[in-house]
Amino acid sequence: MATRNVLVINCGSSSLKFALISQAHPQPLLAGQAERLNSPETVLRWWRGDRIRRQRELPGADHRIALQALLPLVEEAGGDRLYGIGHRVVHGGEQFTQSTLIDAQTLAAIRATVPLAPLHNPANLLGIETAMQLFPDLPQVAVFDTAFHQSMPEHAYRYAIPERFYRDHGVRRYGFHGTSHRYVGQRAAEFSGLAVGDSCWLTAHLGNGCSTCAIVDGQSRDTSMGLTPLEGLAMGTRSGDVDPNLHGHLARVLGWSLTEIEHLLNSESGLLGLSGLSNDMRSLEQARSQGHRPATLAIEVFCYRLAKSLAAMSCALPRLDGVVFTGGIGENSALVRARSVAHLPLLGLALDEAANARCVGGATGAINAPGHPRLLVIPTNEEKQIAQDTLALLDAQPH
Ligand SMILES: Nc1ncnc2c1ncn2[C@@H]1O[C@H](COP(=O)(O)OP(=O)(O)O)[C@@H](O)[C@H]1O
Ligand SMILES: CC(=O)OP(=O)(O)O
Ligand SMILES: [Mg+2]
Repeated sequence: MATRNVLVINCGSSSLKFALISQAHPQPLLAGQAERLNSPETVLRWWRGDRIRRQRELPGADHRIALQALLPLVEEAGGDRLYGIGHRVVHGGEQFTQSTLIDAQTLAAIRATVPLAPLHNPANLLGIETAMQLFPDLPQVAVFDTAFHQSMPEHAYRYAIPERFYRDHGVRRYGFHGTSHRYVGQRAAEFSGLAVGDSCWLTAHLGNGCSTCAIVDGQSRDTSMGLTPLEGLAMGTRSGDVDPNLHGHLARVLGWSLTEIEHLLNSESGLLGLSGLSNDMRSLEQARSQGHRPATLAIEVFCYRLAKSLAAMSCALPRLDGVVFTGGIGENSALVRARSVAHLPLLGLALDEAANARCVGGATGAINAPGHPRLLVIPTNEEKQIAQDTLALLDAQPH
């Protein structure tokens, strides 16, 4: 069978990440991102199999211009064998329990979910519509962050508020980062010589957005994000859980509008808000090493909240086969792993410090002390999972 390549597109509010993935190669043929879209500083960065980074200024480019600028790169890297396009879609509501071929009905359903993910879904839609115009003959597939979590039991996904808000307005916990949790859960089982369908994991996806998940026999049973990607852990710029009365308190005491409060909690809080310095864990670790107290506190809050969330998620497991760290922070920060595991002796967790220090920069490995439950570092690869889903769906279509 001829090699089939899949273009993966992940449109964020201000960025467009992409990868050209071939069945025949372990590494992407092309990968990169356009950052700071719709600003004078827009820049397109990409690399091919040789890993040499290249970049091109694209001042003022929007998603469409960025996608157009990508076309020649994709063609050059193997776009002549393009089989389909896979899109990350953050919110799929209750309608999508798995990845789906995009047609008019799917598009309408994604559009109907915009009120539940105003920061993410409009950008995802823009990416799909632009790709449909630029590649009218190629099938397109939506891979939803929420789909993996549709297996949560009702006691995990319902909020303790009157039923009509769920029934009439879809107010429930959906969960996000499902593609990443699913991928690392499967990899954890493979790495440990266990069957995916008979293994129990706690996974921590720690990137700019952060969430934990309880996975039983390959299915999500609970996760820390909820109606929107604001619930749960402290994140780069998001507060995670706060007292729900904080909204009313800020409105009454400071006279703040909803827009101002949402901006505070989504964009000015988390690591950035606590440290007053940065949303980036690397910068905070450096500041901590120089004795910067707010940066030190931000890291402590991040780790304690992560540990609390993992302990809470353990309620969904019949047993624990291991804890998995992933995402930019999970894959690289030995400090965050050590500080959070230190809060969890009651789960029996203990680190091997040397293994923890070694497992950085994209390495896969076990970092637990001998005789203690597995602690694994597993690099996530949402693009690969999206490409696999796209290929599987397209192969299953009648030809
Ligand atoms: N070597 C490192 N040490 C500590 N944190 C790191 C390191 N490398 C990356 N990170 C952190 O990973 C986070 C970004 O994670 P990533 O998964 O790339 O984010 P995104 O959600 O945007 O894909 C940032 O906080 C960054 O500082
Ligand atoms: C859903 C979500 O939080 O996504 P990201 O981590 O890409 O912001
Ligand atoms: Mg990432």
